[in-house]
Amino acid sequence: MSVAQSFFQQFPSASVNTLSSSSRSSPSVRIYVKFTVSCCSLASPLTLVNGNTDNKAPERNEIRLGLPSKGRMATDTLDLLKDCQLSVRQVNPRQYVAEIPQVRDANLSNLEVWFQRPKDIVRKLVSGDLDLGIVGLDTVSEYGQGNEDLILVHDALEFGDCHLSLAIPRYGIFENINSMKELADMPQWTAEKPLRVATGFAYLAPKFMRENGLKHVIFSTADGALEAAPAMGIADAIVDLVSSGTTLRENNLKEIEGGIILESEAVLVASRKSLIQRKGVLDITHEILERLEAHLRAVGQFTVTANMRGSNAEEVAERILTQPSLSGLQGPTISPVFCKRNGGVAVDYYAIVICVPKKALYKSVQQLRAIGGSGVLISPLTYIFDEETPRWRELLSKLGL
Ligand SMILES: Nc1ncnc2c1ncn2[C@@H]1O[C@H](COP(=O)(O)OP(=O)(O)OP(=O)(O)O)[C@@H](O)[C@H]1O
Ligand SMILES: O=P(O)(O)OC[C@H]1O[C@H](OP(=O)(O)OP(=O)(O)O)[C@H](O)[C@@H]1O
Ligand SMILES: [Mg+2]
Repeated sequence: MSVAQSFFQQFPSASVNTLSSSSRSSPSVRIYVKFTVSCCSLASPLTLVNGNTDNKAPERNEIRLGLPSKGRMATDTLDLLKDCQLSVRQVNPRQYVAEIPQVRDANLSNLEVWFQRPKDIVRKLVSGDLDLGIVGLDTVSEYGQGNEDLILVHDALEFGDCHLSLAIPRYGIFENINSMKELADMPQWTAEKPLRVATGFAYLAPKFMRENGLKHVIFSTADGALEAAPAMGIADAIVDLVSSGTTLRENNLKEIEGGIILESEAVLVASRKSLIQRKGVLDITHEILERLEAHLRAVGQFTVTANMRGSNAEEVAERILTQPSLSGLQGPTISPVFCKRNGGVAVDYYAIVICVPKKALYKSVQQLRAIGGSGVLISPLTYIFDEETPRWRELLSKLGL
């Protein structure tokens, strides 16, 4: 009897799966523990919930926005809010409630910021202890588990980009395996010797494997450095987040065709119940969404102004519109430049204003010069407010409003 088996004998309903690796590449013995304890030594059964223990929406007047308290999303989230004139004031990093001073007297005066771990933000949205949150889509998908109360208000906040992916070793029996289909078709995986996958995504990873027809799979978990698991002989494959791909490469692992489970970036997520039932949440969400959209639309855009000789505004407009990079958001704004002449005023030049994406900036300048533009001024844009944001309309329709 193994050490693990004798240890788990103490628990009547725990099951232990011991897999000998004698027929595997590594000579060490690996133990897999499927541990389910349905009763324990406490007098009454213990129920753990994350968030409030009632089933009712908690009574409160404040509207709560959950932000990541630590980890790689924390700073980027605060930076984004700052760029939207929503700077969060946290007196010290260990204080988990904060405020947004700029909005004290505005529409958002009722808004409280709570710092939480990303997974707890999702759990607390579900339990009704938070109304809004900013986290990665991977966290929403993993801990929200398709819960219909979670609504994506903004699905692309343009930071925290990564993807959740399955990766296998480049070497050994996987050397020539390059797709999920090839992995599923490998004869090695049987009920007795399943494919061993290490992951922190205990919901998404099994769902993905099932959807890909992999029947014989066993999962193990760890809190970090999962990429070491195959080389340590603990797992055959891993499911983890990838952004630059460096960690996979450095650990001799590869992604395979069809192995991407989810593309992720930061999102603004809300509780449907809060949006519908809690007074003020919908208005606050509208305002935050407008600010986010206006800022994100402006990122990477420049205002370009230039002077151009011409006989009238239409003639200048025609010349500008022959150039593909100069059409701006809705078309160029053209105004006459008045100068003194012979005791009166005359118009020889027109000032043009257009918005240009950062990547087309130099090409735009070249095109402007080619059609007679001079005195080209370039300044970054802070906000672009459109008439109405499409995401707001989408949100109302998701809510049936
Ligand atoms: N390369 C990456 N690895 C992990 N997460 C990433 C990566 N790139 C972007 N992210 C996003 O950041 C989130 C990770 O946040 P988390 O708070 O876990 O940060 P962390 O720095 O990994 O902290 P820890 O792992 O110590 O809890 C993910 O949920 C994901 O949305
Ligand atoms: O593709 P890359 O840019 O290499 O990033 C991917 C790695 O980053 C994350 O780990 P993290 O740095 O959060 O360390 P952890 O495993 O301790 O959480 C993730 O779990 C991967 O291991
Ligand atoms: Mg991490």
